Amino acid sequence: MEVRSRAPGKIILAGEHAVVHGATAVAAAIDLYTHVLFRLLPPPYDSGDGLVELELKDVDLVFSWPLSRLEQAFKEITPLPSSPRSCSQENLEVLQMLVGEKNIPEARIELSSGVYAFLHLYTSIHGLKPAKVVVTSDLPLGSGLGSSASFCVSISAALIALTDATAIEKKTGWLTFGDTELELVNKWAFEGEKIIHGKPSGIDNTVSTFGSMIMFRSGELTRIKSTAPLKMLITNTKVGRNTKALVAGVSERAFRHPDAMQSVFAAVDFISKEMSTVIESPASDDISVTAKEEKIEELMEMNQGLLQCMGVSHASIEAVLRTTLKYKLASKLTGAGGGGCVLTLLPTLLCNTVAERAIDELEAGGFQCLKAEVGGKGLEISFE
Ligand SMILES: Nc1ncnc2c1ncn2[C@@H]1O[C@H](COP(=O)(O)OP(=O)(O)OP(=O)(O)O)[C@@H](O)[C@H]1O
Ligand SMILES: C[C@@](O)(CCO)CC(=O)[O-]
Ligand SMILES: [Mg+2]
Repeated sequence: MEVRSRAPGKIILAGEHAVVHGATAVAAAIDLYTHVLFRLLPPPYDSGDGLVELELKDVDLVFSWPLSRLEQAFKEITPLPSSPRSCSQENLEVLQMLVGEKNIPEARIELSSGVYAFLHLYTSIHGLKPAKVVVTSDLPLGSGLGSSASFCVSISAALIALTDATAIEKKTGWLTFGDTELELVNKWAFEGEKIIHGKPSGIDNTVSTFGSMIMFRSGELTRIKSTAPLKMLITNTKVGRNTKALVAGVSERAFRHPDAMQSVFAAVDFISKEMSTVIESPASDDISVTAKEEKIEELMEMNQGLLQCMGVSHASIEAVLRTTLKYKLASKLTGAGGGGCVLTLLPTLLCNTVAERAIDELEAGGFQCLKAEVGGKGLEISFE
């Protein structure tokens, strides 16, 4: 039995970090995906041991665990695909031991948390069955484009697709789950994100699961629809960072300065709400489209200023902002910051040569520019 899944990455147009503290944020899926191939293998014929194998193609690593090792390490494994559950502290310690035995080089140790998330999802959904899972991604890892969420969503979806918890008709081509299955996948993916991020808001896994553009607050999503296409340039500073550490840093700052930081989060809440109103406002001609884009640009700049207040900007992000500003383009970091990716709005009437000159200058500075379609598809699966 075999299934494939793909789940998109995302950009956050407004509200990252503040959303962890209850503010509204606006996010959209992008057309860069994490792909998973999941094959359930038949149980071994003899009394020999089967394996669970995980191949992470992007980082050129393959892990495998004999089922007997997993059975011995966990006190109890009761697969319950329909009941998403958190990883207990006790099981997290077991995961740390199992992954620790694989001797991941120190320089790549941040990959461990993704492997913990995989093992938690696998054993909770399928228990002890031999299987092979292969993961590849179009997304740069750990760069603010939601690689961890699309990893968790695509893995959860592939695992769920081969259980009785779904009643999907196995037609040809890429298929979408029904709402009940999407909700279930989203909940499992959130449990995976908790292992990778510590304290996620759930926005990244939600937009990766459901796609499109969403306004998100305290676990609730509202779909929004742009009345004019939004063209965004994504610049990867290539400065590595870790979302868990950045989220924890903002919480520590909020603990030290509760009143000031609550005001910052409240200001972001207004920015995100206004951003979604502007995105949905009618724009039928060049004048109204330009007015709308100017408002979005101003809101992006205001949000960037508040992200600086939260302490999550970075010299590399500031360098991208200075370059794009030379071309009168507005930018903000996207995702957790601290390096990673920067978003720049490319206005509809911007002449191509200006955009090209800005991209050339960014790339000459060692940054990597990506163009992505915004607000597209969410999770899909295929049985072919
Ligand atoms: N394709 C993949 N292969 C292996 N591990 C992955 C993959 N995608 C994500 N991960 C895991 O997710 C981690 C990166 O997650 P992190 O939350 O720090 O960054 P991000 O999700 O790309 O950015 P953001 O959370 O700001 O959107 C990696 O270190 C790894 O553990
Ligand atoms: C930084 C953050 O707000 C977004 C990361 O893409 C964290 C989260 O919401 O889980
Ligand atoms: Mg992440």
